[in-house]
Amino acid sequence: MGFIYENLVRPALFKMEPEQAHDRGRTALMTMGALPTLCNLVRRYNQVCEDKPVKLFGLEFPNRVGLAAGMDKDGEFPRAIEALGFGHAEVGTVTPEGQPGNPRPRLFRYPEQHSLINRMGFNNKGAEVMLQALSKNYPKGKRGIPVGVNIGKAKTTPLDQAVEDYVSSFRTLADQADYFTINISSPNTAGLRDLQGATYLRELLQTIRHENLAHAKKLGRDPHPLLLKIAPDLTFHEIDEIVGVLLELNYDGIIATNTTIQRPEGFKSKETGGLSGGEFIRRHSNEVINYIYKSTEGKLPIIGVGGIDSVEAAGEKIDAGASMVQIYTGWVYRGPFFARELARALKSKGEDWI
Ligand SMILES: Cc1cc2nc3c(=O)[nH]c(=O)nc-3n(C[C@H](O)[C@H](O)[C@H](O)COP(=O)(O)O)c2cc1C
Repeated sequence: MGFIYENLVRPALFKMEPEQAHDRGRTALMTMGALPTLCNLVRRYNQVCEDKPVKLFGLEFPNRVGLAAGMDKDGEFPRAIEALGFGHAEVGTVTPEGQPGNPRPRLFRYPEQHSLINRMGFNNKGAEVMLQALSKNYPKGKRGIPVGVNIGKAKTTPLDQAVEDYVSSFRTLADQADYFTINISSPNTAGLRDLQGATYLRELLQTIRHENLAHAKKLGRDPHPLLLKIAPDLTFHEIDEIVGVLLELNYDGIIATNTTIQRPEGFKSKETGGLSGGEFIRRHSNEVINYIYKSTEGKLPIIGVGGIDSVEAAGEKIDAGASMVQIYTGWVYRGPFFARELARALKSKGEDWI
């Protein structure tokens, strides 16, 4: 199957302008996701369940491979993602209201490095639309895999009001999210990464935590697991500060990492945005994962993401200290059955890592 994708489907897709090809892929996934019978059939072939579900932050995941945020920005096709063998889907980044993102072109591919650069800028239809999509197509309580909702700040919201955006999306989507990811690490929304600095971070994370606890109390339920997604471009000192706040506020985990604004030596393209996929980001995200794992003595669960384009690369993330992994760019290059391949491989090696 991978052979057919890499030799027939991918060349045809890669003849198209990158975002157009992305849109085609998304349309196919949406179409599939809207057909539960088809999804059930496809799932029978692809589903990978570990002998015991992976238990992390109070949730159960059938396997260790998730879809990273940014592919399903509006929560339109998590059922298709489940059918293709993923163990969880992270949807978003979503903002309270819809926004168009940056002008096109804003997605660029570098096949030799298995990389992409994007400066999408959180194009999405808004939290209310995501709520409708999830409630209708893949409602909580009737899911085969957990769905995480990744929330961010709108382009026009000033930094000192950013917290209101996060709280607003949290409120709108609380009934449909299995966990929330606070995204303060995308490089394409001006100022967003400043939220990683101590000045804003504590207040932001504290406010969301209070909201989460109050919401849970009101409904008599457990609070949602809360995760923070960080950039690979932080210094170890900055990581220490962030991790300190997460531990202090009892956050459930960290997603490391988002795309990088750095470039490998000799990289020819001058396009701005976040680089994903390939060896360069893989190395950076592995360093971040390993640093967090060691400095917290494994106390903070880590989802490892960045540059996974092979079974070995996924294994490196687990060896570095991640409990689960997510993929995006590797999936674009390796095709729809790549998640299944990784999940199977991690399952078969699993015993060593538990
Ligand atoms: C086109 C594109 C859009 C993305 N959009 C988002 C996003 O909206 N929110 C987010 O947290 N990460 C986003 N990401 C980052 C990915 O989730 C992931 O962290 C990053 O690409 C590194 O993983 P990879 O090398 O497997 O792609 C995006 C990545 C790409 C390539």
